[in-house]
Amino acid sequence: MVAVLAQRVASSTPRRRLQLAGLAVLVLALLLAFLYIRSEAADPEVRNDVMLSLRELEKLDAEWDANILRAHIGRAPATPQLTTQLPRMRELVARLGEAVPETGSAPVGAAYTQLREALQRKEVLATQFARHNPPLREALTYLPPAVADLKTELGGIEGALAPARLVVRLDASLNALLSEILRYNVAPSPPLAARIDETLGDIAAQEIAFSPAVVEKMDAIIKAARVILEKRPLGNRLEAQIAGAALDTALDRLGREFTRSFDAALAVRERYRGYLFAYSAVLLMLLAYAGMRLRRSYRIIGEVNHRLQAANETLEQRVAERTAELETQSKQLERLAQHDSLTGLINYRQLTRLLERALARANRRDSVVVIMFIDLDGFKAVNDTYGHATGDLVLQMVARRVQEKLRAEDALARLGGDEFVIMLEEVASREGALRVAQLALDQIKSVTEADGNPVAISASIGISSARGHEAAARGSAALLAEADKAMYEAKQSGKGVFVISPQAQWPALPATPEDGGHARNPLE
Ligand SMILES: Nc1nc2c(ncn2[C@@H]2O[C@H](COP(=O)(O)OP(=O)(O)OP(=O)(O)O)[C@@H](O)[C@H]2O)c(=O)[nH]1
Repeated sequence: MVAVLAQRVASSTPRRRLQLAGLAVLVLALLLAFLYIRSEAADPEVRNDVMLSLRELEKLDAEWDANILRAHIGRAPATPQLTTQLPRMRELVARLGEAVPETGSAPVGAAYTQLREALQRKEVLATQFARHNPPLREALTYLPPAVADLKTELGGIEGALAPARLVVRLDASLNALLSEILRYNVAPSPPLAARIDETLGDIAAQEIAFSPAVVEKMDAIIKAARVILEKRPLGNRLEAQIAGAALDTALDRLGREFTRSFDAALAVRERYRGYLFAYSAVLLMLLAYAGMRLRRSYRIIGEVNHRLQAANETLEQRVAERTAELETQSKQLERLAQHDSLTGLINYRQLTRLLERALARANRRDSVVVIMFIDLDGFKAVNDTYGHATGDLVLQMVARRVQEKLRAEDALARLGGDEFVIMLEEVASREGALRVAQLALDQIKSVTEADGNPVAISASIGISSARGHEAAARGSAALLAEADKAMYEAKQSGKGVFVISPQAQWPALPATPEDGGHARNPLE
């Protein structure tokens, strides 16, 4: 079951997993709260309060019974205390009633109902008893001294005046009455009542023999005895009913039920405390497990981060290396795109680009740009005689030697084969430019040996030039075509010379003698 649950959790989405975790925490918290509440159970103060109330009720009930007993035997005060305990008893019973729902026990509820009903019953009976008891008490307290008093009187002058036989008989009747009344008071019964009635009749029959004062006393005694005769049975009945109300029994029962309920609640509380302890231990283990998992996760995350960082650094390094490589390759490609691989000179494409810029500058500054188209003479023979490699070497030597004689801002390009182009900017004079052409011729002719082989080459050079806005208007292609055409004429005229294009333009002012017409040319 747990394995299936764990599998389901593992295969669920992170959001679902979060929901399940929240639900689990909620269930655990609810269970904890439930166990905590059950382990609290009843408040011990309630138990103490109940027990104190019960003890006080028992005490008050005993006092009440004692007062009833005192009233029964005629020892009670003139106003007997037969209902004085009631207000406090009602209060205590009400307080017990408040504790009943807290126990949640049906037997406690039933015992409490029984107590309340017993108290009500006893209250009604005690009230009747209180109303009924005073004349009885009065008769009971009156009779014995009255009989004694009469007997004393009979022993005196009254006894001497009356016939002795009657005096003795009255004395005996009085003795019998007192004895019978006392017995009747304890245990009234119809035969005893009949006998007392007889005795009273006997006493009354003797009244004629005595003085009016004695007769009055005899009447009073007879009246008191009759009150006792009449009231005693009802009083005893009421007392029996009061005892039958069984308030003490109800109190006992309620005390037992309360104790049983509290003990049961205590046992439940102890049981749930045990559960709570065990559950807390399980929770602690869960927490420890979760903590371990969390620590493990953090460690794994740390390791992954570390590896990622290392991989990132490696990647960055590789990217940097690759970028540098690409930059180098790109520069090489750019160089290849702009340069001739054999001689290292710029190629046709780069030449035209530089020429366009030079023409634009010439337009702005009204300066002169010169193009010299060079085609080697006799180069094919080198190739044919010594091979292509030697021809290459010758081309490289030509390039280097001519380049050495040019200014940094001048350009030398190889167009392909044995064709080269010189571009001069800011040319100050025609003569200066021609001297550059002558120098180039001389440099080329100076290549007389290559790879240990004798070489005889020269060059035909066609020269074109343009000035100012005219230069920009004609453009690079026209300038190159004019120079090419002039070179062709140089070839036609016998090679080894330079020819100036008829369209060539030169600086407006003649060059000063100091600068020789090509003031900024290092070749001068
Ligand atoms: N070694 C070498 N030879 C090349 C290269 N490019 C072209 N050539 C050769 O250069 C020669 C050029 O021919 P030409 O200009 O007719 O030869 P030339 O002897 O100078 O003749 P003219 O120009 O008429 O004076 C050809 O034989 C091409 O094969 C190269 O890169 N290296």
